[in-house]
Amino acid sequence: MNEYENAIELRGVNKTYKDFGLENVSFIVPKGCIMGFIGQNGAGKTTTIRSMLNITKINSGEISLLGLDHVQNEAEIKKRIAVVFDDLPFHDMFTPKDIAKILEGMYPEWNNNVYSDYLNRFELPYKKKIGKFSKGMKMKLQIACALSHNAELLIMDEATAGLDPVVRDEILHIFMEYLQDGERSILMSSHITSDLEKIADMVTFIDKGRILLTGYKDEIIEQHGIIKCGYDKLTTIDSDDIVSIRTNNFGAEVMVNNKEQALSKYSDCIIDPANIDDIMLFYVHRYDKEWLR
Ligand SMILES: Nc1ncnc2c1ncn2[C@@H]1O[C@H](COP(=O)(O)OP(=O)(O)OP(=O)(O)O)[C@@H](O)[C@H]1O
Repeated sequence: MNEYENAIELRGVNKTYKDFGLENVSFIVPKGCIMGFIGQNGAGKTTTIRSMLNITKINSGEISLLGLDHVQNEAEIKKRIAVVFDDLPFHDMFTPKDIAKILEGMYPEWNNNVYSDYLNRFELPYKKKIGKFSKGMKMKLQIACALSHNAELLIMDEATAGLDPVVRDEILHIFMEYLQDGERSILMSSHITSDLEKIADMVTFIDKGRILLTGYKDEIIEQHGIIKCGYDKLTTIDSDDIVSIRTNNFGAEVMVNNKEQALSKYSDCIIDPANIDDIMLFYVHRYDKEWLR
């Protein structure tokens, strides 16, 4: 098997639809990392994921998965990765048992023992038609399939969206277990930022087809802060230091992306920490920065 440093690499990816486009999308997922891929509805998460899998043909740019070109090595890549979309790609008449037979033929490393362990763990019946499964059961079944062929990379599009908080928590725990040897990697799109805040090592924010931020989660959180101040103070803050501003009756909240510097430059202001949700909201809405001009 080939050596590789990054499980996923996208460089300058462009894809144009009539009313939407991915513009110069670039980011990497180093081997061993969980990347949270965050964006609002319609931001371009699924289009990016479909492009990686060559389901959507890109107009330009480069994509490699497991160090291999995503078009030239598509067949090999697909044996070594697992993908979970938000709907089950099997006919309603099939049972988990039928699905195991199909996947056994597709994946060289399929393991029936691992699969039945996950079915037990998720309390999924082996012989019930999946048409009778709830949305959460279908999602758990997809995850069981994804984890049962020793995939080096899991790509998941809103995989935890249909699950209740208890099951979500259990699944996040299973993902962390799955990554323990440092040889496997996960890209997980979600708008449930609390899930990503819990488990992601890295985050990538996408909005309107463009990457706003990508990097290690802790560094991104550390770099950002929210200055709380009155309107009088607001005009003294350098516009270059500001990501965006949210105003209210009492004053303003100003997101800065160099908290360390802001702490010394605006030492008379309170600077609160920002979480992933705050960062996404301030970047996406770009609240009122024009207000200063
Ligand atoms: N085949 C297509 N033809 C034309 N436009 C498309 C096609 N597929 C997706 N789009 C458009 O691309 C945009 C981004 O959609 P995408 O599904 O990638 O967003 P998303 O971030 O995954 O959103 P969500 O969180 O709602 O799933 C949308 O405006 C959508 O209408």
